[in-house]
Amino acid sequence: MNTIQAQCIRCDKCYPLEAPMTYRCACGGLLEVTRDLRGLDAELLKRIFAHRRAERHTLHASGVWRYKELIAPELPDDAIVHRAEGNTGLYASAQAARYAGNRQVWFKAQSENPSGSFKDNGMTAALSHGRAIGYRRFACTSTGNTSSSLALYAAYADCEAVILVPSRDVSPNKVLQTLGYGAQVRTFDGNYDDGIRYLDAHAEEQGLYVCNSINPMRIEGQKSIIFELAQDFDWQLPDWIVLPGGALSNAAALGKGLQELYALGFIKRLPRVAIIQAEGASPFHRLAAAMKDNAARKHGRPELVPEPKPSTRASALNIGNPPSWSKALRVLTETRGITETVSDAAILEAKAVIDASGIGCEPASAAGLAGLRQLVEAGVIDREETAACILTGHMLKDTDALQEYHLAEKWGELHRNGIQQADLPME
Ligand SMILES: Cc1ncc(COP(=O)(O)O)c(C=O)c1O
Ligand SMILES: N[C@@H](CCOP(=O)(O)O)C(=O)O
Repeated sequence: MNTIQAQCIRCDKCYPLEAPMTYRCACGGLLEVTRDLRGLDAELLKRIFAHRRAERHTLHASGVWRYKELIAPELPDDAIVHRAEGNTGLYASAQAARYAGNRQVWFKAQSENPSGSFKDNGMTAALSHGRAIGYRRFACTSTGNTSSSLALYAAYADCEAVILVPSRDVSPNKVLQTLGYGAQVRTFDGNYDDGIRYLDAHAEEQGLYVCNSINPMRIEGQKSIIFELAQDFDWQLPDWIVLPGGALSNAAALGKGLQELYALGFIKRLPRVAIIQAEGASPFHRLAAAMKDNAARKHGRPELVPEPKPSTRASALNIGNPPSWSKALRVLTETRGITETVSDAAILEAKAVIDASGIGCEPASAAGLAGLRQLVEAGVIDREETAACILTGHMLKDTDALQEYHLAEKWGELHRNGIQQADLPME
């Protein structure tokens, strides 16, 4: 296999992605896979992607590997661990459009992935790359979705998964899913940010290949979400792409994917990106707001100030020090993007709308629609503009949230979910 190269986004230094794997530059900057896309023929690739989309049961039936030329052409086909990930539904929702107040809202349901979240798009690429360069032990820290995804792919490839999960504020369903796939789960007193710090310091000595989003190969796989979305729309994306922001992997990945589609001529216009954070875990929104005020610019290079005690009911967003913030900042600049924060109450209300529209999602995913509604109300997004929201995780990922919303108040009132007392003649 030809070695894949990654470049520091801060100082441009290049690194080969070989064992022992490098995730950060010596200067502390994040790495990004760079390749020369010149010479690729967008029209020819469009025809190839259309053809592959119709295939079944092959590598190219995957909604990630259909785009292999743009993801990891160096990986031999037989080194790729895939589960037909991607190929998720795109749904227009009249309920969501009414709720948000704009003309048209679509949901891209990454919840339909094999492990039930968007992480699978990136995980197939990270795990396949790690295995191809000789690793058999894989690790991540997680609020539950990255862990479920890694556990699934590691099990499928007959490899070991070592998972660090905070002992509080994660959904039990996700931890059970991770255990179910046979991963070793180590809980710790702390949050996602502490887990990343631990892996930064100890992964190499333990021979672990890290599958969190600090790994540039995760991002390469994950950018396929925007490739598939663009193909769903016949290469003409809506005005806005709206996504929840936690570790900011999706912002980084989708932003990189958009840039590549634009540079190659697949799309003629870049949509704007809106990144929505939960109020209790919104360090990136604060940075973006400070940049708008110019306050951060005056003090030289912008730096994210971590939130020491992130706290939100949308447990997947419980992240105070998002590793990919500098990549996400670039995406805001490149797409005239914006950020917004939403309360937990707004997230749960929007989730109820998405659930009741027949699509469903976990709380974190609903931050997108909640944010869209606020931005339309504030006039930042025009009512005539269209939006695609990325639904990041499945409704059954957090059944406690369903229970709290629908059953917790007073079961006797049975009001929210419309359960009605009926005296049916039971024979
Ligand atoms: C369901 C879900 N939605 C949203 C997010 C946030 O995405 P990102 O970390 O890429 O910003 C996560 C976790 O990362 C998640 O698990
Ligand atoms: N919500 C995420 C947080 C981990 O983010 P990652 O992008 O670094 O893997 C999770 O599911 O764990």
